Amino acid sequence: SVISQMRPRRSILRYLGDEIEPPDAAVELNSTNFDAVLSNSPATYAIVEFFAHWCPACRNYKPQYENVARLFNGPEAVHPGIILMTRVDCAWKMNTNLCDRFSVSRYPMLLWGPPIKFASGKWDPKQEKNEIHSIDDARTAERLLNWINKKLGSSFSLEDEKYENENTLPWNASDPELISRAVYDVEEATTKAFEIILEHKMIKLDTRSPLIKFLQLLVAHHPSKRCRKGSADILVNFDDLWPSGLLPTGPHAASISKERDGLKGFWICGKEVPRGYWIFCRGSKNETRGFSCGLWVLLHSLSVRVGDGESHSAFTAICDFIHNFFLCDECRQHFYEMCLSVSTPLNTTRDLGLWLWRAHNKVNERLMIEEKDMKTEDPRFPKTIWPPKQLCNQCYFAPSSKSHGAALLDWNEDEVFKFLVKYYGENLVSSYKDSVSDSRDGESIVDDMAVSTNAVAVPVGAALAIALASCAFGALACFWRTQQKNRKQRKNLSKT
Ligand SMILES: Cc1cc2nc3c(=O)[nH]c(=O)nc-3n(C[C@H](O)[C@H](O)[C@H](O)COP(=O)(O)OP(=O)(O)OC[C@H]3O[C@@H](n4cnc5c(N)ncnc54)[C@H](O)[C@@H]3O)c2cc1C
Repeated sequence: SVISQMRPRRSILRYLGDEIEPPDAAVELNSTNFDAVLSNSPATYAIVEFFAHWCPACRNYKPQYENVARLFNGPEAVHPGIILMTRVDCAWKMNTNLCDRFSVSRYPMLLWGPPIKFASGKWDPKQEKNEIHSIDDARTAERLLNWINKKLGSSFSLEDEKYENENTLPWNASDPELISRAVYDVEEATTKAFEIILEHKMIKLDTRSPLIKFLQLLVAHHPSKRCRKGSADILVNFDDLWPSGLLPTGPHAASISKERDGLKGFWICGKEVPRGYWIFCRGSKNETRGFSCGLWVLLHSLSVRVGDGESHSAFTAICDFIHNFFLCDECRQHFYEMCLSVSTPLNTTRDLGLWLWRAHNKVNERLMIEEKDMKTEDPRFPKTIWPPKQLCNQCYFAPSSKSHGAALLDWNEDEVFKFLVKYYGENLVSSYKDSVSDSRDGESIVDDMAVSTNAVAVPVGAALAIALASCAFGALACFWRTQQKNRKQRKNLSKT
């Protein structure tokens, strides 16, 4: 009861602003979330501090550790996506086995390594070959950061402020590694897009069908497995969440009931997303890049993943999604005009991939001038006709004197398409960590789709949506899987 009396006083003090404690930047983990958080992290490295809450030295060390963690963790991070800084309280009984797994012999004890190695691994000081290392000199924030700088060849400083030193960071547009981290931005953009749709109550009778079609495209071809699963989960429950009979029409959408206005436990790309920061799409100012960059990368990555037979329906799904759900008025109008100007069907993946690439370059071309005039460009990411030669030299035929605009450049479109397929296909997911442990219903949904014939078990609209998602986008895969499952069932039957 003494404790319960003290709590409110402390929170009042915090509330009054005398002692406002900022939230911890380091993420506290325990035995139940340790593996999932680390295996899902987009960061390249992780530090785990093992401590005990009763240990006075650990309490004194906390501000030092936090001083470094604020550089790398959370939405306000100065250098996000590089190091995930975490802590585990070994004094809690539930964490005993976890701390034993990492041979914790003193407090505080800091380990360094790739997040995935922590998630699946253990550490033993006697084991020679291990990608997890003990950080032996980290007694102050300066010393910990020195250790990190030596390890990474970096020059991070405790004085670094957000965006202040972006121009001095190494930046190499031809680095193929960069795109491999964009998959996390694609997850962020997908989640953000759906948050906006819900926030602005954009699901109405006339926008329902474009949304279902876009979700079908995501179920089959989103580059992130987490988002494929999350989209499938939403599709399966679409009729329950937004029954067509109860959806408002016209501009008075606000009358939609509060309960039905959220995803209620559905996470389109898993519980950890949105993370609150951008990696590939991070601008050098707060207001540049981010969501719209992530959305472009999502669209390109979808365009190279659809099969030839699906390309025109994917084109329509993309156009209708942008038209109905992208809240930037000018953007969606321009984009829709480009959609409407397509007079012959885009019959192949190549047609779709190249159309979207050309459309994006037309936007770049317009913005190159507009942003300069209005002084709204991101100085570190000026608009260019894309891809630049550093990224794809073979995309250009010969050195051309006609350098004013994409349409006039002498593109080798076969090479451009090859490049797009590699860049937004294989390269985009090359460092993706494929854990789906946070999906709502585990593994079952997508597997069930191909054989889901019981339309009574799911609402009719959702059953139709599932059938369309698995067959319209990925007809061959759907057919193959259905055959496989039927064959397996027949085999089992004949055995019994
Ligand atoms: C559908 C859509 C329409 C838009 N229309 C407008 C508009 O009309 N007016 C406006 O002010 N803003 C518009 N925007 C926003 C604008 O295009 C940029 O997204 C924003 O300015 C951020 O730019 P960025 O530097 O991050 O690069 P972005 O243009 O967002 O590009 C993201 C990444 O895609 C790659 N990329 C660039 N060009 C191409 C290409 N041709 N093909 C394939 N990949 C490429 C690059 O790696 C780049 O970093 C639109 C966005 C979208 C998604």
